Amino acid sequence: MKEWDRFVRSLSYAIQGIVYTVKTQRNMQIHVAAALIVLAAAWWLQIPRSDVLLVFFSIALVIALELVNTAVEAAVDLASPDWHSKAKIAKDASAGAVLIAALVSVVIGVMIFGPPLYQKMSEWFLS
Ligand SMILES: Nc1ncnc2c1ncn2[C@@H]1O[C@H](COP(=O)(O)OP(=O)(O)OP(=O)(O)O)[C@@H](O)[C@H]1O
Repeated sequence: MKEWDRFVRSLSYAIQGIVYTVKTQRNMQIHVAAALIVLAAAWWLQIPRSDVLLVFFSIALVIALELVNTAVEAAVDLASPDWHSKAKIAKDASAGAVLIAALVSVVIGVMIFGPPLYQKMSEWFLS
């Protein structure tokens, strides 16, 4: 039972971290909004299951890295409230990780959604 309590407690801490990040980080709010729009589009365009998996993975990667970025920012602010070149490297590299994941997700999104979206648009304009 103790093990179970410990598991539930750590799950609750993890959820607190996610809730904090969604509430306070504008970029996270943008990622979550984009993820909801993309998932709705996947349903609307009837994207194949294997492609939806790739979309899920991209969303998870960006959101997970945004959480890590928030953790790095908080830890750096705690350790180095004053300007320091190492603090800058830590924050910039962490933000860079999110940027790379977001850019790759956009490329994946264009490759997956581009053709069916183009087809839908063509149907609309030709009908
Ligand atoms: N203590 C510091 N020492 C050196 N450079 C810093 C420090 N704090 C912030 N910076 C620089 O300022 C940039 C922005 O930092 P900031 O903490 O405002 O992050 P942010 O990306 O604006 O996130 P948020 O607005 O969510 O806090 C960092 O990427 C870094 O280049």
